[in-house]
Amino acid sequence: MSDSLDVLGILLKCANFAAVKHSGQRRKDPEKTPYINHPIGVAYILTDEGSVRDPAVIMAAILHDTVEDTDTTLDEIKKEFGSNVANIVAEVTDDKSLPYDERKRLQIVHAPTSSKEAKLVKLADKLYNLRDLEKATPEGWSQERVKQYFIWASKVVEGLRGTNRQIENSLDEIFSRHVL
Ligand SMILES: Nc1nc2c(ncn2[C@@H]2O[C@H](COP(=O)(O)OP(=O)(O)O)[C@@H](OP(=O)(O)OP(=O)(O)O)[C@H]2O)c(=O)[nH]1
Repeated sequence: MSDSLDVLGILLKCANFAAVKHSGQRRKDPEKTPYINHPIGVAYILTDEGSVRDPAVIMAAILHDTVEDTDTTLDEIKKEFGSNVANIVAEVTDDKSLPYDERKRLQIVHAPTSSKEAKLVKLADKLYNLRDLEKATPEGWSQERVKQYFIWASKVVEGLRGTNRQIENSLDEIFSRHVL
């Protein structure tokens, strides 16, 4: 009982931390959905569709964009949530100081050698974003950019395979509609 309460407590600490850090940020959809919907949704894909039960993976999913997109540092994540979670977050964090094309290229290169935990977060992140892309075109994106995102995401996912059959099957369904 106390173990499960500890897990609940730490997951809510993560959710609260991410909500505070992402407050004011919005997704790029026409409704300008609050950004926090994304990390919570990624974590929910992992538990609900992927049957993932490793608390460190769920915590990293909730926190996965805090370092990339807010003032959060990896040291802060380590201090608040431990080095295991911080290491997963580090693996899924793009270096925003690099040019766009290089960041996107590195995701393809790094995918196959990522840890299983990071691969899980990446798979769920891609599934969430691709589902969003099927629902609406992000503000300012051309149809060509949308098309290129599907193709690029399929290349990243190639390097993440053999990690979670359910999530990979859902991704493949999407790719079958958009990637030849
Ligand atoms: N599809 C979609 N994406 C949105 C939306 N709002 C925000 N995003 C975010 O935009 C990013 C994709 O846009 P890009 O222009 O390719 O990436 P960038 O943020 O790295 O510049 C994703 O970030 P990311 O977490 O870095 O993912 P990834 O592109 O690295 O996989 C995604 O989470 C939306 O309404 N729909």
